[in-house]
Amino acid sequence: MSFDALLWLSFGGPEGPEDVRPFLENVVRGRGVPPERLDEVEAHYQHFGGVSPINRLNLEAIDAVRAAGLDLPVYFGNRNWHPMAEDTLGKMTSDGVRRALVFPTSAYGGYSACRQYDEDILRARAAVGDDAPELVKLRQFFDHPLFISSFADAVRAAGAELTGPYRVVFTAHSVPVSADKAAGPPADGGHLYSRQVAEASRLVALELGLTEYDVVWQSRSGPPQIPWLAPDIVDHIDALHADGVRGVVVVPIGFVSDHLEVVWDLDTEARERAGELGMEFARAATPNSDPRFAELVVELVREHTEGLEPRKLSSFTSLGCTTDGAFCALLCCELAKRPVRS
Ligand SMILES: CC1=C(CCC(=O)O)c2cc3nc(cc4[nH]c(cc5[nH]c(cc1n2)c(C)c5CCC(=O)O)c(CCC(=O)O)c4C)C(CCC(=O)O)=C3C
Ligand SMILES: [Fe+2]
Repeated sequence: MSFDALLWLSFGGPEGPEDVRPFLENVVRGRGVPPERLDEVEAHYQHFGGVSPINRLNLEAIDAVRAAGLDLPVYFGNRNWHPMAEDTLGKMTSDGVRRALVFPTSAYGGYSACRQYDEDILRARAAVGDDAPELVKLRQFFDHPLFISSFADAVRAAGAELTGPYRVVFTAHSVPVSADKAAGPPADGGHLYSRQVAEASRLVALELGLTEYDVVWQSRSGPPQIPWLAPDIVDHIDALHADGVRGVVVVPIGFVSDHLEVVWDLDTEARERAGELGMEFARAATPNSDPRFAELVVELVREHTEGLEPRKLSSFTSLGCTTDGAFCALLCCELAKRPVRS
């Protein structure tokens, strides 16, 4: 069966100082994030004039995908900020789209990185009603050779900025330990998100011939008493320094673009900590700005429409390909009871 369009589905980010609070309220609705944490994160956004680079970066990536020869019209919609996925889907419907592929801007499984994009699809289709197009989401791509080689080259380039030896440290967005445990089909033993992050990091390290590297976490949210994946990147820089390491290359393997969690948590906080300790610091670029990322998207589309063999560097399953927001497998990435705030 053929498709009429591609929906580029992302997180969204504020475009000015007044957008920041309502954007954050959208992100954390019903998730038990304490107001103190929200104030802190609001300050990070306001530090950059209330503008996240994420929307601009998505539009640039979409232009690159068009230039790479995708023969479908591309639409852009977000979970948390304008253009909202439901508004975009309304436009697609009135343009006559009946069946669309969806590219989610996340390479991994897990609730936040995969299942929540299915929930966005469910919400958008419900908002549009009976005429909503069928939406088929593309698979997870954490071990795609174009994703891995893009990061490997970015690590080489970042390393070349430093004068001495350095440690390579991969980082991804932390999630609650309970969410990671629930990631993937229950029969597979859970922890799909952290296992895929570890695997992508291993594949990049392998391409670089590295024997030593670390995988750590960043951007922890939620109440302090709830355990999240650790160690945090900033604490880890302290630990490396105590071990005598004098240079670090930080690799945001968990993200596809240099959005605010990268430019604040890594380029600002982690870099500052390394500076205080007298360590050399460089941060590897994310794939968004690399032409291989556009190629990757075009390839995922062709893989699906032409039934090509998936290109994968690991034997891990790549789930996430769903129709109309269905679960990948029974209870895949279903969160245990979450603390709910009204
Ligand atoms: C796994 C994961 C990814 C990677 C997968 C993917 O890329 O989709 C990701 C991406 C992103 N996270 C982002 C921003 C935020 N995430 C938050 C909060 C949270 N993230 C979580 C997880 C993830 N998040 C979780 C478990 C929470 C707790 C609340 C909840 O359970 O939902 C909050 C609330 C404030 C706070 O940090 O407490 C903000 C502002 C931005 C946009 C940056 C920009 O604006 O440029 C992006 C791309
Ligand atoms: Fe997040």
